[in-house]
Order: sequence, then structure tokens, then C-alpha cells
Amino acid sequence: MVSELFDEAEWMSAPGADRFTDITSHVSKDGRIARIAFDRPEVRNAFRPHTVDELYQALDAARQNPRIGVILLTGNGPSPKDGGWAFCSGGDQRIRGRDGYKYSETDTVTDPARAGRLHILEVQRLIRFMPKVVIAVIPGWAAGGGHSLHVVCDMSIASAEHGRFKQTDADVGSFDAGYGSAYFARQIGQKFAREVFFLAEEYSAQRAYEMGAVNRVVPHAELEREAVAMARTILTKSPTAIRMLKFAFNAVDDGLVGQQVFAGEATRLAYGTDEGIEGRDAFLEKREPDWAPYPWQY
Ligand SMILES: CC(C)(COP(=O)(O)OP(=O)(O)OC[C@H]1O[C@@H](n2cnc3c(N)ncnc32)[C@H](O)[C@@H]1OP(=O)(O)O)[C@@H](O)C(=O)NCCC(=O)NCCSC(=O)CCC(=O)c1ccccc1C(=O)O
Repeated sequence: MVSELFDEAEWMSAPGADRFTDITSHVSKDGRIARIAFDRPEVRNAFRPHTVDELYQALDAARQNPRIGVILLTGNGPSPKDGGWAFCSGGDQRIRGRDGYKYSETDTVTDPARAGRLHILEVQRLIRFMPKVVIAVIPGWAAGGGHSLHVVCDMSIASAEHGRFKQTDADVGSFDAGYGSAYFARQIGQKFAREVFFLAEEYSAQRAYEMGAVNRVVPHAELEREAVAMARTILTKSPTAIRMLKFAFNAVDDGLVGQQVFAGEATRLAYGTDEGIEGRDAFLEKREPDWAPYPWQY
């Protein structure tokens, strides 16, 4: 069993997913939606460097699959130890070293540059800059770096019964000073965001909804079905419109990188116009471009 909420009828294994140990990766049978899940329920889906490597690979494969428009990021469960549910509880504290997280307690790492890792931030950027919608599907705890991951996802849907949130970074001497905190404050406001980080108190899915931190709270048994329904609604929209909207929402908070990402997509659209093609053809044909058919629109 992948997870108690996993619907066998909906999903097939993603290409190459059988090599993963810390996550599962599936594609909907029509090939349009990806479901990527943390698969360490016995530690509330905490991630170690190996988990992050796999997560990056699975997300990047979904990014590069032209049929996929929406990615569901979730956590498998429940825990075989105590029945607890989790989306993700952040970095695995058992293998945290002075320079980051270690590949394994017994690893003799030969490349010191690879010894300590904080590359969950690379996953955050992949989610942020991917031209597709990523939905955090939260069946239980979202804590520490797991809380940050849901923050960076485009939308979040949480289990009414088991969805629980806690930003423990400051309890364990960590701080996501980027999207996890500063962007979170953009989402829910400075006072609430500071409360979540400074007090590090548990809060419910309903409270998260009231603060504007999650989009929907649904009965636990319905969680993945509702998430798939949201994905299917998004898939009825224009891929270009969704892509441009995502990057427009991002741009205001992402500085020149946000502008660059948006501008890249604008350039792609310009290349598709007759006017853009005239520029290319004129160069290749060693002649002056004829812009006459293209007015200075206002
Ligand atoms: C999540 C809890 C609140 C759940 O509490 P509860 O339901 O009572 O369950 P427990 O009994 O505590 O846990 C069950 C079992 O799981 C183990 N476990 C849980 N979380 C972790 C973890 N993160 N690492 C290792 N092990 C974990 C727990 O020990 C139990 O094991 P047993 O053997 O059965 O006893 C609660 O579990 C909790 O508070 N967990 C810790 C949350 C946490 O502090 N996470 C780390 C925050 S720091 C971080 O994530 C940094 C990540 C990062 O790389 C980063 C770095 C720099 C900038 C940004 C980031 C970023 O945030 O992304």
C-alpha cells in the first residue's frame, strides 16, 4: 500500500520511480497530473539529503513532462508506528551536522563540498520557478522545513481531522529566512507570520485557513480526491495563461529573478508572433526587417 489515501485506480507509477526509497512518484492514468509523496511516515516524513535528491529528481521529471500541468506534493501515511499522519516534518534532525544534513550517519563522504547539505532550498526554487501548478496536499503535520515547503507551493489543501501546522525552526536553531518566513508573511501578514515563528505553537488546518495559509480544508478521507478535482479544474485552463499568471504572482516578490522568469516567457510569446519571425527572417536573409505591418500598438 502506498498510502491509506492513495487511490490505485487514479495513478500509475512514474517512469523510473521504482528506484526511489524515500519518496513515491506517480502519474495519473491520463498522464496529466503528478503525485509525489514523502514516504518516511515513521519519522513524520522528515527529509534527509537522499530524500531531497529524490524529490528534486521527481519534481524535475514532472516539470519536463509536457503532458503534466499540475503536481500534487503530499506525504504517505499513516505511520506504521503510531498511526500519525504527516505532510513533512522538515529536516531529519538525527543526521544534522555542523555544515548541514549528512547523507547517512555512517557515510564516509570523500567530497567535503557534498558532505553537509541544505539543498531543500533548491527544491523550493524548483517549485517556485516551475511553469506548472504545485499543490501541497497536507494529510497531517507540516512542521519546520515541511511547513516551508507548503508555503512555497502554489496552493495548499489540508485534512480537517489530521492537518496540523507548527513552525519549529527556532526550536531547533534553524531559520528559513527566505520563502519560509518572509514570503509566508506576504501571504498571511506580518503579525500572524511572526506569531507562527516566534511562538512555534501548533495550529490546526482550520486556523491555517482562517489566516489565509491554506486554500481548502476538507474531510481527511476526501483529501486526495479533492486535490485531484482541483488539479482537473486547473487542467481545463490555458497552459500559457496559467504559466504567465504563476510567474506574474511570483514576480512582485522575486526581484530581478522574478522579472527574468516572467520576461523569458514573454520572449517566448514574442517569438511566436509574425513580427518576431520577421526579425529572425530579416537577419537570416541579410535584409532590413520590414516592420510596416506591425503598428506601435497603444
Ligand atoms: C512534527 C511533530 C510536531 C510531530 O509530533 P508528534 O505527532 O508528537 O510525533 P513525534 O513523536 O514527535 O514524532 C514521531 C517520530 O518521528 C520522529 N521525527 C519527527 N520529526 C522528525 C524530524 N524532523 N527529524 C527526525 N525525526 C523526526 C520523532 O523523533 C519520532 O520518532 P520516534 O523514534 O518514534 O520517537 C514533531 O515530531 C516535531 O516537532 N518534529 C520536529 C520538527 C522539526 O523541528 N523539524 C526540523 C526543522 S529545521 C528544518 O526543517 C530545516 C530544513 C532545512 O533544510 C532548511 C535549512 C535552511 C533554511 C531553510 C530550511 C527549510 O526549512 O526548508
